[in-house]
Amino acid sequence: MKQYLALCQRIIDQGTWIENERTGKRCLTVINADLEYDVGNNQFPMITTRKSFYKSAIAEFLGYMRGYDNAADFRALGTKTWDANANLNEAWLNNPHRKGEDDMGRVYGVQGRAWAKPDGTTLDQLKKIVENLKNGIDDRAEILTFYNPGEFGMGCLRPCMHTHTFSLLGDTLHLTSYQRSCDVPLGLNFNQVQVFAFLALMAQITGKKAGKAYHKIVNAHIYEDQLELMQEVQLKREPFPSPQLKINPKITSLEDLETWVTMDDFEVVGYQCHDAIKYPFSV
Ligand SMILES: Nc1nc(=O)c2c([nH]1)NC[C@@H]1CN(c3ccc(C(=O)N[C@@H](CCC(=O)O)C(=O)O)cc3)CN21
Ligand SMILES: O=c1ccn([C@H]2C[C@H](O)[C@@H](COP(=O)(O)O)O2)c(=O)[nH]1
Repeated sequence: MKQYLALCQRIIDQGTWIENERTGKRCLTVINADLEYDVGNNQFPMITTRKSFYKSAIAEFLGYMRGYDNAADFRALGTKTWDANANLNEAWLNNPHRKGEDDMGRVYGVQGRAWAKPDGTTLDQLKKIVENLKNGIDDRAEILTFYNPGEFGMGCLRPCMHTHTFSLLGDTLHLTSYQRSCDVPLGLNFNQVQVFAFLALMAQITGKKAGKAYHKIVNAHIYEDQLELMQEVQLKREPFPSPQLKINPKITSLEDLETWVTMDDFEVVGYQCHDAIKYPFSV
């Protein structure tokens, strides 16, 4: 939690104002942030200086692991995070590849589970990683990437947290996640939870011990209309100790994650937090 607040403070102290054409807003921006989460000791990085909503974050990531491409499927899992990007983004609404209401196009999970190969077949990146790790194999390229520049024009948004690399040291599994762009007040709350939960879930379904998750961010920003709330409200609060994430131990395979898992299989224990803060969301 301290590393999150330190990053917010660094953006305020050292950030540069950058115009963002897509949203029409200015962002106070720094380049390069390294965050680290202790998944092995279950130090769940849920933000405590405001009320956070971990279930939407996990639902969103589970949707990626399932290869979803439709905001309605995400809603059914328990998150509305894709509604705006699927249905309100002007450029996407006019894109001939959009298949209708709620379609997100070839983003995130589609690339992760069904990367289009030149021969017309698809490649399941996640399945290969799970199979290798289960068999104790780390080929030094256990990489899941959602970043497919050739298909950016076929999706509503380029992926932000775009690449996840797993590493096995003995029977301990580590994760390094890369993010190109980060809305620190809103998106990072979710992304921290997602990186942590992804490693915890992958360790559980491959029978490994969870180790550390390393979260590497390039462009970390606060939108101009979020700054006052961050500076005058959130940063004036004292953090509480980290809670713990409990995952149903009956989840033991990728198939379990694809078929019956719901948000009821996740629980947070010991979460103490300050009041909610409603940060503006930019589309
Ligand atoms: N500008 C922007 N920031 C983002 O963080 C972001 C995007 N766009 N577009 C794609 C996804 C969608 N994500 C989102 C979308 C909404 C919330 C949000 O509204 N969070 C609220 C309430 C969450 C809830 O009620 O479940 C929050 O207070 O955290 C967070 C992340 C992260 N991403
Ligand atoms: O997981 C996510 C997804 C999105 N974001 C934020 C980062 C930016 O503020 C916008 C995306 O805009 P781009 O112009 O494509 O960079 O969404 C996030 O923080 N986390």
